[in-house]
Amino acid sequence: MSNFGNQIQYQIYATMQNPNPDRLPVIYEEWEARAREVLDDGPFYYIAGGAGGESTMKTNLQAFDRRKIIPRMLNDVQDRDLTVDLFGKTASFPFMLAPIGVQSIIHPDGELASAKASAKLGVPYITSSASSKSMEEIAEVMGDAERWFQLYWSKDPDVTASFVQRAEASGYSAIVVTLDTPMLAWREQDLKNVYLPFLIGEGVGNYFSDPAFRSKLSKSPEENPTAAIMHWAQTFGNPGLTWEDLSFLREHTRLPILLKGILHPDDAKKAVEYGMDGIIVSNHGGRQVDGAVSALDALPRITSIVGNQMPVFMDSGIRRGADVVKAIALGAKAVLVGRPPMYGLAVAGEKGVKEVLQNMIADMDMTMALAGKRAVTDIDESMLTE
Ligand SMILES: Cc1cc2nc3c(=O)[nH]c(=O)nc-3n(C[C@H](O)[C@H](O)[C@H](O)COP(=O)(O)O)c2cc1C
Ligand SMILES: O=C(O)C(=O)c1ccccc1
Repeated sequence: MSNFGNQIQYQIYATMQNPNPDRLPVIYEEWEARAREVLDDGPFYYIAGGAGGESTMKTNLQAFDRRKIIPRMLNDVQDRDLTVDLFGKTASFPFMLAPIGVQSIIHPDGELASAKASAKLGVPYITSSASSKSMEEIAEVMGDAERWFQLYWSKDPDVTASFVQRAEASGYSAIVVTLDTPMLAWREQDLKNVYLPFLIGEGVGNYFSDPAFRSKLSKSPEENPTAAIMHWAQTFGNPGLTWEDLSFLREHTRLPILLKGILHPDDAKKAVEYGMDGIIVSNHGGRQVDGAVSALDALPRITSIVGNQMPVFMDSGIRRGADVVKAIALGAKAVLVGRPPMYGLAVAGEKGVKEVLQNMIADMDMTMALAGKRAVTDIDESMLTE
């Protein structure tokens, strides 16, 4: 039981007598604006941009805005409980860091900074297949803090199997298979800027360190990086995958498997039928199918079909505490946050990620309390207008 929000708020106001001229932002839009100042066009728009005309990216935010909370009074919200159960373990908050690749383009410390910040706060971290550091290096800085591994299912089954085994060996406790990115979408900003980080050897840390990947090259990535990158580009995505292929993963890991990028209720039903352990309702932050439904609008239909057969998580458009409350009210067990901590990373490295997350949790805790709920597990659809 805690008062996380009040404590953070108090700490901030307590600096009133002693203002810090280098204070970090509090407002999401200000973090984004500060990130814009420190990053070049290529990296900034790689993070901030979406697919096509960015209609889905905008819809993600509008869907949150459309739904309104109806606060309840006199419910004793003094001591609150933000914990949630994640596959039998208790997480302190209903938050996770969304898998984000190529963080070296955001800050020189890359994933090591964001993973450390998450570990210190007790927010589970999801390491991307496309991270700039290897999954083992990231695991090492996290100690025994909770971490999951996000799999981009390679065209080369040996690499896929090797990734999953390495994740298991280095202490990751779930596999998140991202299904919405068998290829990168038409991203107008990146095409305009002629910017693709992989082609300059960023975001390939897991591949270049992988024995199965290396065994397919005639020269090592150190001797011939260009050939290694070409091989990566040819094998990274796997548009030929079908539901039947999921059994391959099951044979190679005992960890829970979650499918990320589910938007249709029938696909959620299939995830249950094919024995998956969870799903993440997501449109990849509006970065894949421009014109796709917002993740929040897709969520209630999915949670009503899935019921309690598996946990349903969501991401795409979480910017503030109220967004988290709304997603949980529509049936999400917890949410993943993508861009907000990455702007924190750009502005202030590990400290920035920690600040963004901590403020978002505080905001969420206080919104929950002020709306009349004492525990995350008490949040339900009756809190919302539609
Ligand atoms: C720069 C960037 C890189 C990303 N890389 C990955 C990735 O490697 N794997 C993945 O599953 N999702 C990736 N995503 C998608 C996020 O996991 C998440 O779905 C999305 O950012 C959520 O939307 P939000 O940014 O609005 O919170 C990436 C997103 C961004 C912004
Ligand atoms: O940019 C992305 O959204 C993404 O998912 C990705 C895909 C491949 C490598 C790195 C990130």
